[in-house]
Amino acid sequence: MKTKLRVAAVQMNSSLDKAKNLAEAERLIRHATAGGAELIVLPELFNLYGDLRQAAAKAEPLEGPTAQLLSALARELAVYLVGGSFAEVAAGENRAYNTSLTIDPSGNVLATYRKMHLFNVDLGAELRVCESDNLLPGTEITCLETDFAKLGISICYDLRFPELYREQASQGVELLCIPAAFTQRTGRDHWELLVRTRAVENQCYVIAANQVGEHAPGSVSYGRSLIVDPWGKVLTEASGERAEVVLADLSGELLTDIRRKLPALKNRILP
Ligand SMILES: NC(=O)CC(=O)C(=O)O
Repeated sequence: MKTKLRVAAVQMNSSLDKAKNLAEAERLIRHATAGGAELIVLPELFNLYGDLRQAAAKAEPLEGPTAQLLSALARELAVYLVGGSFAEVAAGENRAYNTSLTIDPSGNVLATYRKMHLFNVDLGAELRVCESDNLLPGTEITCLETDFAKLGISICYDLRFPELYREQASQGVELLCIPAAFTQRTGRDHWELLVRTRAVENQCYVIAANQVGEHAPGSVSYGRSLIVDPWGKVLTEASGERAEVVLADLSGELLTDIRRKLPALKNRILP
């Protein structure tokens, strides 16, 4: 991993208005680069959030307007973008993939990840979600090399499945990028706990960019986007109130030092 790297988590309050969400994403990406970010992570379904039926109905192809905007911004600003996610058209299906593109500073797509674990939960009147009604699961684990670190991409509910991250760590990942729309109801008890746990158990940096606030009636996200170091220390945390950008400086030396002094990844016995 590169010695020093400034990264950003973009927290958004996306709505059902796609044009407005794209304009807001652009504003926040420009703000992050003005702060010196070299890698920027957006939240899950940043271009339209609050009603999965509408998101699926307005799904885009891989080279659609959302991807084109991300690519143009990455090129113009010369940054790496983990472009949150958007609903991607799936041929012959009325459901969509929940897809994250990672784009390099030349505007090229380096990786495409489709959310593997779909959030199907019933917590009674407080929270009922069945993503499978409108979304299709992906099947591929995604790790990629960049100039500065090896990245692992995942999305939101994936956070609850440690085997995914253990596989990414086994493939040499150093920085976990996690776009999310973690709910208010579950987030207050589980968000920080899960993000920090994934960092500690895999000795990785984590950038977890969340949605925040009310998106549509009954759809509320927890916010508190986090950047965590491989010791599990929170380097920066956003509020639970508003759209904002948080920045942190990552150190390749710290990651190497932690892995050398406490070689838990090497000390594994079970497969
Ligand atoms: N929204 C999600 O995909 C996941 C979530 O909110 C949770 O796991 O809790």
